[in-house]
Amino acid sequence: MNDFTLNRSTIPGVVLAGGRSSRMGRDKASVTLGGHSLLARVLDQLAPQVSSIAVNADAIPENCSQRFIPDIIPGKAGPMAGIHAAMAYGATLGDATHVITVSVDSPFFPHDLVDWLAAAIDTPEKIAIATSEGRSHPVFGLWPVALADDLSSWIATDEKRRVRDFLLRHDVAEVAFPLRPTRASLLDPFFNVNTPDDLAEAERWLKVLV
Ligand SMILES: Nc1nc2c(ncn2[C@@H]2O[C@H](COP(=O)(O)OP(=O)(O)OP(=O)(O)O)[C@@H](O)[C@H]2O)c(=O)[nH]1
Ligand SMILES: [Mg+2]
Repeated sequence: MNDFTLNRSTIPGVVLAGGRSSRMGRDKASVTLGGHSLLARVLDQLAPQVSSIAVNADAIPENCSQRFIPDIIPGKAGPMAGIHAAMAYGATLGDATHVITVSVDSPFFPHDLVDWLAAAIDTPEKIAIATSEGRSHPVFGLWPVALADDLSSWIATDEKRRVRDFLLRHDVAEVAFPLRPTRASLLDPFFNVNTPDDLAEAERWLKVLV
């Protein structure tokens, strides 16, 4: 039997806001939805769930007044580079075993994301990842900060750098989240805004949220 309990009061949060935003055509962090930037929305949603908050990208996003942590691995190496920066940041805090990452382009993620993921951690080495409708969303993960060096060597040697391939090497709990009721149909809370069309769809969801 495992006797490890994650200390829920010391979980730092990192918003992954790097990448190329090639499908959007401009930086997704500063794109506005209902008059607020995606970055501001995601920060508001995450702040009450974590002990401290930081924004990560390869370069500082526009109008970012939060603590900024840059990618340590250069060259827009993908989401795993952001997750690596988050782990390394968490490790510097001294009191955190795990760090939560969320994606800047998913403005409707659950208010109880961290509680649910934290409940699935029963060893210090375990990773917890969100899923919905049978699909995993590994950028929404609770990661052991002690894996920073392992992840850094994996990024240096793995050509494709797929999050899923990294997860195969570790002990992972997948946590299924329900769809969110709205005044229209059910919304996948991990709906992500990659394109201008997705942004228009997000505006429609915003109007029917309850
Ligand atoms: N720190 C960091 N985050 C990244 C990097 N690449 C992607 N991300 C983040 O990973 C998450 C998922 O990114 P995607 O939507 O798949 O890709 P994207 O690069 O933002 O956009 P596209 O160019 O349209 O694919 C988002 O939160 C991005 O901000 C990177 O090189 N560094
Ligand atoms: Mg995306």
